[in-house]
Amino acid sequence: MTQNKFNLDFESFQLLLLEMAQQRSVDELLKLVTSSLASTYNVALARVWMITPGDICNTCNEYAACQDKSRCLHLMASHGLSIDNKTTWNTIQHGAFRRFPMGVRKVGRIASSGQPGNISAISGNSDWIADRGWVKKEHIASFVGQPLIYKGEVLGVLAMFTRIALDQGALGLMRMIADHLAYAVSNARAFEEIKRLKRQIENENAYLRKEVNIAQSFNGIIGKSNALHEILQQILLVAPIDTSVLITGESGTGKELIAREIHSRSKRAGHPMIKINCAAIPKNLFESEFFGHARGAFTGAYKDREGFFQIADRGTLFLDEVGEIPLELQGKLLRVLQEGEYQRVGEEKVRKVDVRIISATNRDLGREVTAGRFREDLYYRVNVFPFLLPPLRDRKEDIPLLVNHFLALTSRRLNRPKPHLTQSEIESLTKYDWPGNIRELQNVMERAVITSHLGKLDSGISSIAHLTVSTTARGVQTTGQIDKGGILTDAELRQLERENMIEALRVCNGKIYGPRSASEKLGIKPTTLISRLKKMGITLEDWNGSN
Ligand SMILES: Nc1ncnc2c1ncn2[C@@H]1O[C@H](COP(=O)(O)OP(=O)(O)OP(=O)(O)O)[C@@H](O)[C@H]1O
Repeated sequence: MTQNKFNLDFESFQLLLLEMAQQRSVDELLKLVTSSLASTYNVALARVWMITPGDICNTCNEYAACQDKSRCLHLMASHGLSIDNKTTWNTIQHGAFRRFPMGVRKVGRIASSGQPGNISAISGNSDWIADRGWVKKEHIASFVGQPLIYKGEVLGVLAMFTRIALDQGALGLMRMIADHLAYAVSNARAFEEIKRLKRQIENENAYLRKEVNIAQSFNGIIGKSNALHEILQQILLVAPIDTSVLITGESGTGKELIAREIHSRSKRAGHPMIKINCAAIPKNLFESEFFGHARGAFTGAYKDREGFFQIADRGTLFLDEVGEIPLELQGKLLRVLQEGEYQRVGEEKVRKVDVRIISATNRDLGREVTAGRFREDLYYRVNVFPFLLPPLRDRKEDIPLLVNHFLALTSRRLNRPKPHLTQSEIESLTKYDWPGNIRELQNVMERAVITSHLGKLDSGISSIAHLTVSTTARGVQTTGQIDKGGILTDAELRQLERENMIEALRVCNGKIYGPRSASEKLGIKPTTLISRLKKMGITLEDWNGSN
């Protein structure tokens, strides 16, 4: 083997090109090239600089010389060994030459011109040498620098210092390596980009899957607003733990719906959730309703009676309008919540109970405490985990979804075609402030389905549009002033539902379960149909008779 030649034999050269083609990481690729060249006999140092945005301009040695701070040459790979075998030059982190401005010094000039820079007799070209001491000490005889060009664009510079003078053959080899390297770099970059996009898509998919899962698993709770999304997340958080929950929100914002969702996701789901409307209980009956009474405890107490607490044992008690509980009872309620014990009215015996409390209020319960109408200790007890449901006017992006949901739901229930709303109707509905919140929207959509059947579609909807305009014009909130045109009374609505069910039974010949049954036609569960038939007092004669 000749020692005065650049000794990259054909086999090693071929192997290097093959390995380069297989690399999918730019870093690994550049390391492969510089380490292979540096391990070749007579090569002192091999380096690659790539053009990327300027990063360390403030501390860069070449700051003053740099014209274009938006980009420069970054040292990306370096391999070399000193002549005494004691020092390697494999780091890219430090050193005076880790950045070159475009057009500055030999590496910068190669990059800006796109032309190779070969100095085979280095001593006669002293202006090309930055560190003469190093060149002398390391017996450097030649420098070769090749631009890395891909599709006409200079990507960087491959350079090599050798301890022998380079001949044309060696320069030709370097040219081929550089060309091949430029292609391999662009391939590796494409692979890295694909990998990055794949990772990004995977992350996005994981995120969307999570969102879809949440949306699907909350299929009765409609909406896409951030506010609702946060509430759904909180439900997931609080449902499995047994803490008391206080849901605050205006009437019709979905407090009961949220309470039911929390219960159904809790470990108590196999037991009942008992809803108590505290506003509907006469003051003198609270205690007996809550805790039950013994026979003879008061006039009219003809037999023992269990209270809501007992019925809800191991389940959940939903205290709707919790602020309405009289002060006298609040202390007793606190005792059950703290100790899990209570007594029936007119009975000494202390009973144990295990109940989770979910309360709801449309008042500011904190203010009720300040006003002395609600016990502070009870407040803290029921308000361990607060939910604040925003009114519908503060989450308007949910309105179109809710409109669509209730139209579909009611059309299915009444077996009517789903009315189509125009864009401007949907816009009007979205502009409207919905003082009655989701319940009001639900009612208006039910009416829209019915009036559409009566050939008077959109009378309810247009009145909302009208209402929106008049509300805005007057700058005040108008509640429930929808005109009567096309709107059914509650009794008319029930009658229509009744007729619809009878019609479904008649068409299906009284079949309630399975394919082509009335429940299938109505889009409800057979058990729901049976309970509605019972509730409405619909019998066999009704649908037979109407035949
Ligand atoms: N996000 C929602 N998606 C679908 N339906 C909803 C949603 N929120 C509420 N609803 C429906 O709106 C109606 C009113 O909701 P709910 O009874 O839970 O309100 P509330 O705040 O408890 O009212 P109130 O304070 O008057 O008792 C119900 O029929 C409920 O199913």
